[in-house]
Amino acid sequence: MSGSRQARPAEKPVLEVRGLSARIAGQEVVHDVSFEVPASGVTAVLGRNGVGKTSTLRAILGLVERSGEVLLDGVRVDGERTDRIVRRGVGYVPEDREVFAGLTVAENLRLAERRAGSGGRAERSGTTAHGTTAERRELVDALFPDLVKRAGQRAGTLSGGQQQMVSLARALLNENRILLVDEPTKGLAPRIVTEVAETLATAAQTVPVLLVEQNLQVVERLAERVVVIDAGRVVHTGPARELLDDPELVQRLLGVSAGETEVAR
Ligand SMILES: Nc1ncnc2c1ncn2[C@@H]1O[C@H](COP(=O)(O)OP(=O)(O)OP(=O)(O)O)[C@@H](O)[C@H]1O
Repeated sequence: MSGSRQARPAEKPVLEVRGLSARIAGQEVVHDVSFEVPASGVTAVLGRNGVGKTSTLRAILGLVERSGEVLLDGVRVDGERTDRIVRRGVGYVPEDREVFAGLTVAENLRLAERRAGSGGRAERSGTTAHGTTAERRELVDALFPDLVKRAGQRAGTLSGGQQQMVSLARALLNENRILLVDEPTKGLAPRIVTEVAETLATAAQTVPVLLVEQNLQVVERLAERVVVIDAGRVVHTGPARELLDDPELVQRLLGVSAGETEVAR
């Protein structure tokens, strides 16, 4: 078919981060970080505990004090407020899931939908590169049948894995140019980790994902590319395969020995 991946114009990165630094409580925790996220697939951000992965995502969103450049589809957004960046199509699934515990699953999802017309150009026309609002809802229902069944259940009574699904579903209900997903498998049982990874793999076919992930099996399943951070700096970027096939490099960059699959959380 003419619409194959190769036929697309040369992929421009959806997100470019150039010389990004972030400060928290007066201390610089991300130093001069630069990397690109291609317009398809999953790019994983890896690194030991506390090296600045979450802060990098938060700096991209303008949630922490930052300097440097962030470009979305080639347009600088680092001077913009977080709400504006989000409306341009940067979806965020934070580490702590942030569901509204007292609301039902259906209410959580309804609240998350950015109103058509309040968003970017494509959103105003009602149809986007990732479908209409109705098509996105259909995708979410297909991806999360368990949430459809539990529509009336209060989100606070869901398991960790189910709450993660609510959080992902909320992000997928909106038109996004990119999803920033922070440690979606943290604290989940192995079987649920696999389930979340499979769901993300399907979601990533519709939207590029920048994923912070400590489980290297999940990285192997999902990511084409990796960005490794150490002490707030990028120390390695490249194909995921290249890193994962090199136990010595994995040990040196992530402190993970042969046979282990988790970077220290
Ligand atoms: N609210 C805060 N107040 C003070 N220091 C903070 C705060 N949030 C993060 N930091 C510090 O910033 C640094 C980077 O933290 P960050 O959470 O970005 O790392 P991380 O790589 O995502 O870690 P983890 O893998 O443990 O989630 C750490 O040294 C952390 O202690």
